[in-house]
Amino acid sequence: MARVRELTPYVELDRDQWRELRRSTPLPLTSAELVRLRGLGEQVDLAEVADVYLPLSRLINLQVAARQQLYEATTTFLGEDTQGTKVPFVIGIAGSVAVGKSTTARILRTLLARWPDHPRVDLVTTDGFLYPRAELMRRGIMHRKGFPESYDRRALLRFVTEVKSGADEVSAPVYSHKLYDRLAGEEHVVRRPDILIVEGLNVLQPHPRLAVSDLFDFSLYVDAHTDDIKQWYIDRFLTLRDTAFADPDSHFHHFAGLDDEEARAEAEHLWSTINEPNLIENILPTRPRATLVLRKDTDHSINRVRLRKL
Ligand SMILES: Nc1ncnc2c1ncn2[C@@H]1O[C@H](COP(=O)(O)OP(=O)(O)O)[C@@H](O)[C@H]1O
Ligand SMILES: CC(C)(COP(=O)(O)O)[C@@H](O)C(=O)NCCC(=O)O
Repeated sequence: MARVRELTPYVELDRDQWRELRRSTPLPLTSAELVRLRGLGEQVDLAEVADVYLPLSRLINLQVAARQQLYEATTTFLGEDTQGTKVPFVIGIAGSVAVGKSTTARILRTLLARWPDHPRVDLVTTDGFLYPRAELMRRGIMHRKGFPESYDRRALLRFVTEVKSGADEVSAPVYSHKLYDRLAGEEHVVRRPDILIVEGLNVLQPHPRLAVSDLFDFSLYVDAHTDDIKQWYIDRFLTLRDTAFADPDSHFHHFAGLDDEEARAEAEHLWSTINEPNLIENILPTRPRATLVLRKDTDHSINRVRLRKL
């Protein structure tokens, strides 16, 4: 008896199938540039940029043009004269702590900015929208950093709405990992980008009212096995102990003197009490909503891609 094919909005592709979809998109990046974009512990090389990120850059380039036409359909319907007005295309990037979202976001930003039709690409991380430390303390949720309730959701929604509405300048608050707090007096000003990338743990969270994810034109989920991400988190913690934490101004300076065993135990504790529960309870459940899922293997390489076609 013929098997009934299950209906699904997704298409699963392995790296070889996905690589073909690059077509003739040129590689506009050198290895020296890539090294500067790569975060702590990340392994991505130029072959992965060519195989994985160039097809993605091509897909998004096609969708930017299509999305603009869709906006024009609505303005035509409304009888508005918005000839030539471009609406920024907004991309959300979600995934666990330590999965490598920031590296993905920086590579994508660089590649997208090299297309002549959308050279202005800006990138904002949602850590700036975490409530300041004093407010987290007041609410008694310092140990819930990165959970949905630790963010000023409405400020983030307002920020993206203003950017999409074509405001000349919109400011985002800036976070410091060193201080473990929002940087007072600093802001990131976004000036009419063609594309805005919003990267953060919980950007794909739905909400009974409007959520920031409702304003995304494309979304990406960076995925890996939880055990692998845990290992990457611990390895990174050990590297940070010898680098960033060595700075006496670092919030984590007291970890700088830990030996390997103590540091590993501390990282495991942070992982199992904060980052893993957040991944399981809040982040993973948003994965089905992403337009594209990039799946990483234990060695960090991306070998499978899932695209939402419908
Ligand atoms: N305590 C820390 N001190 C300095 N940098 C940090 C610290 N924790 C994380 N980072 C850096 O912040 C960036 C974001 O980290 P994270 O939120 O875990 O997301 P991801 O690893 O998915 O990019 C990474 O480049 C990481 O190296
Ligand atoms: C700052 C973060 C919440 C990530 O913020 P994002 O930009 O993803 O919204 C996270 O990197 C973090 O510091 N979590 C706290 C727990 C820990 O230190 O591992």
